[in-house]
Amino acid sequence: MNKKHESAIGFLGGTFDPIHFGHLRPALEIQEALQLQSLYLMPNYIAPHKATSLASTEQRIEMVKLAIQNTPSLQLNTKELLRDSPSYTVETLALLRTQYPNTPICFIMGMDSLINFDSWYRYQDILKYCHLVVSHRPSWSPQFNETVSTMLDEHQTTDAAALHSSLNGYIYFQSTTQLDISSSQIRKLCATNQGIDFLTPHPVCQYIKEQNCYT
Ligand SMILES: Nc1ncnc2c1ncn2[C@@H]1O[C@H](COP(=O)(O)OP(=O)(O)OP(=O)(O)O)[C@@H](O)[C@H]1O
Ligand SMILES: O=C(O)c1ccc[n+]([C@@H]2O[C@H](COP(=O)([O-])O)[C@@H](O)[C@H]2O)c1
Repeated sequence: MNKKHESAIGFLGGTFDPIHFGHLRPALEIQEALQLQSLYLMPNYIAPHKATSLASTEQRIEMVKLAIQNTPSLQLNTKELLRDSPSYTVETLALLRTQYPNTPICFIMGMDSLINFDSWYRYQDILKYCHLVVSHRPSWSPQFNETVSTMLDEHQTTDAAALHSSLNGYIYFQSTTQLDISSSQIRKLCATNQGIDFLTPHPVCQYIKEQNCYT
């Protein structure tokens, strides 16, 4: 590997309303497979494309903390909470690039996010700041519109080393354990008084119950 930079770091952005094993297991597998020096879970403040979260920002953060409390390789990043405006990823990445001028940045997302990527604010600029690492997600087959297909033609790599040797510009698919879990499923189960055990770590289940986050 022709390495010119520090090893890459990863950010998994999300609303995390609530965080669940479908976020955590792929994040950990990506961190290990790509040997990322750190992997940050980065809750957004105001989700650009979603209705207001049901849990408060404080509750979403607390649930991330509880989920990763015994997993030192996953960390919380609160960068997006400092801006009182929609958490546009391109703006966050510009700030992160200033903070990490010489470190490749991998922005991690599930397949559903990539499929809709051309609806993101200034999506054309995002690869100027980072690589995209995409994990498959059950129920989301990799079928892309013309814009996303063209982006893949121009930027996709199957060489993981490229994510460390360049600061930005590649799209890489990482296979991870497929977990058909979503935050909306958890919210629905809570709303109908059904259990959520084994969908998210036990301390998160307890917290949701204690705080009545979704009932
Ligand atoms: N089960 C999963 N497998 C792989 N990636 C996932 C999974 N769940 C979420 N992700 C990815 O994690 C990121 C954050 O997801 P988010 O916080 O919106 O959770 P969600 O489960 O998709 O929420 P909701 O059901 O409310 O839409 C997105 O890029 C999403 O694609
Ligand atoms: O920048 C955008 O326009 C944009 C649009 C949709 C989603 N995102 C980001 O993508 C991540 C996953 O989003 P979500 O809605 O699936 O939780 C999270 O960090 C969002 O802030 C960003």
